[in-house]
Amino acid sequence: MSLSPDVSEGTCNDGYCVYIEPRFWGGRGISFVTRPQIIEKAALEAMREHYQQEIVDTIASEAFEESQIPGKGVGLIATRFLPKGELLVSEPPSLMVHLDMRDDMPKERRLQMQREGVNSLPASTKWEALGLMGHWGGDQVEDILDTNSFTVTLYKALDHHALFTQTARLNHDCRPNCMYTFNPRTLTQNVYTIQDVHPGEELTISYIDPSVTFKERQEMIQFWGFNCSCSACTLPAEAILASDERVRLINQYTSSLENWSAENNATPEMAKKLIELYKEEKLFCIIADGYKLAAYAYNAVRDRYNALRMANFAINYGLQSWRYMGGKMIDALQLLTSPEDHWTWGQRYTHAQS
Ligand SMILES: C[S@@+](CC[C@H](N)C(=O)[O-])C[C@H]1O[C@@H](n2cnc3c(N)ncnc32)[C@H](O)[C@@H]1O
Repeated sequence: MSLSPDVSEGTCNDGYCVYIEPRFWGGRGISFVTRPQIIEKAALEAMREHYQQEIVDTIASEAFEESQIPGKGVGLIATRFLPKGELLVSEPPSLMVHLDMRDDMPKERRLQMQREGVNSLPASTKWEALGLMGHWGGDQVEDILDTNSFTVTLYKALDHHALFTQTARLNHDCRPNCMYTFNPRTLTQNVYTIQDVHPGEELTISYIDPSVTFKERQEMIQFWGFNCSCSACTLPAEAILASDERVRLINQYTSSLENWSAENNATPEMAKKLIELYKEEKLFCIIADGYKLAAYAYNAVRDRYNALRMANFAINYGLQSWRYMGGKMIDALQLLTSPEDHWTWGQRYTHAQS
């Protein structure tokens, strides 16, 4: 394979190789442990684009600082008022590791290649990565990956672990105030606030799908190996019951609003309640889904004005969320551009409404 002059190939085993580009992103460097064809098809172009580029410090570091958070280790605290939609971090991964390696090769060989990937990074990036928290013990690089990495799509759905050294310091909250998106074309992850954040508040993201009950969330978070001490999971028992009921209703209304069969009687009123529930539950990280359904529900009864309002909110919230990258965003934009041409127009319109 012809690599760019600065990408070097390290050890290869069982169809996977270590690749290092030390000049990527103004000298931060990047390492891959992946399949050769993925480097060729998905990563080389992004690496070339950022190869000689002078990268200004895109981390709005005056906006937050690291601090010890009781029961959670290090976390990030806002140092000034951060309005909804503020870009906090825009960073590339230091290390990307193909997930299939866990099945495709003996563990010790994989661990050795992962260590080679980190050790080949420029010194400051390497020490930044090795300074991250490890939660499980055992091999240091594997532990850091398992504690901090994001599962991202580089070539095919959810195919790599990616280690972002700034984003890794964000603790989990089931009702987070930040969201992130990963762009495989530019190899960057952006983190945005999804609600106004005041100085002294902790910045958080959700590591799990938060639209489930307290008990289900505890089970999911066990995958990450800790007991969640977030704002929603430390509420008094009665408040947790009330929250679970709101979550149950959100899921019930969502299924109903997503059902387009003739006998279904979902209404804009239901969509309005859905949005209220998202707000009461502080589920701003997924409220875009609610606004999209509300836009559909209004459009379905030819209430053009409210359909446009809701689609606008869906896009506004969706811009900060990986869930809205691609199809969902395009669909909401189509509705916003021309409600009458959208597939939902008049779908639930009856003569009684005329
Ligand atoms: C990606 S790291 C986050 C940054 C980390 N606190 C540090 O010191 O670098 C994930 C680890 O942080 C801790 N953590 C994150 N969110 C937490 C939460 N809601 N409750 C308790 N511990 C949490 C857990 O130890 C978890 O394994």
